[in-house]
Amino acid sequence: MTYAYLGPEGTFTESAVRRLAGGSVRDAVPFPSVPAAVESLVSGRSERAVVPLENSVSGVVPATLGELVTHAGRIRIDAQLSIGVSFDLMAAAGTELSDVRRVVTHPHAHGQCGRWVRRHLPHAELVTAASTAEAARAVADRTAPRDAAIASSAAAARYGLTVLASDIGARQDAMTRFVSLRRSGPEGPPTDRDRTALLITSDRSDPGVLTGVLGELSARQVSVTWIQSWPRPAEHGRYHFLVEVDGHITEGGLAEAVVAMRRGVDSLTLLGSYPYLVDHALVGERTAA
Ligand SMILES: O=C(O)C(=O)C[C@]1(C(=O)O)C=C[C@@H](O)C=C1
Repeated sequence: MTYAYLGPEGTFTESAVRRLAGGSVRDAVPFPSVPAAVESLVSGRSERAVVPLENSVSGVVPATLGELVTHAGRIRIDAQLSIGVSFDLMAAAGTELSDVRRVVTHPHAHGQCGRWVRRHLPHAELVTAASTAEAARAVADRTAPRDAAIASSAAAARYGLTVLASDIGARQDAMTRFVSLRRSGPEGPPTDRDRTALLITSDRSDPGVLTGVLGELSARQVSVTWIQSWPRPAEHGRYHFLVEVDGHITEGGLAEAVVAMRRGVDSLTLLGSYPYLVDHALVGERTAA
């Protein structure tokens, strides 16, 4: 199986690829952004794209939501994996904590480590990078003695940086959900832990369209696990809704609800029925061990 993922090597996304693929990664190719990884999938150069969807502290990853909306109908989620994330502060050998003037990382990692940085490096400039590993790579390349990156311990090892402080995130139980995407085609068979994602678009302005649609789910005992909205650029004030529910699309209650929901909206696109997997091992601790 060939995988495209948010790189470079050493991102949390790369850990997700390894865990999702087990031993079967033939080729895992890092890309500099979520859209670039998804483009590789859509154009047929990769069989899967693995990208972050949501962090339990910093929230949704907008780039991934945007790609799901843009490519709805062409791509499907084929697995979702939640993994524990743990962040270290790292710099070139010889840099002391008191030397650090700039802290570089992904916006979600800034969100999770902000309290620690404000307390220990209150005057540091905060610089964003496309991923945590990209921050580590940039700090290693520049060898600027006053720069530090926030990334996983795996990234510190990969880019030869020294860890100045470990596990600096606000919550030790922080988790990020990643999605594995494939091109559209028949859904895999049900497992005992499936979720289904639907994209709903409606131009009807009568009140209660969304409530009505969700009512079809609750009437059949289908639990909603996640709802997101995404603006429609050509229609100000109107939105797509991504609704994720428990269960597989072939299961009685959900299959019936979807038929009923279609009647109430202009378009309902299946974004996938997929196993939802949770791995509580902290990436940083695991790779350090
Ligand atoms: O930068 C990485 O290492 C990523 O895999 C991306 C990402 C994210 O998008 O939230 C994943 C987990 C962490 O919360 C920080 C960054």
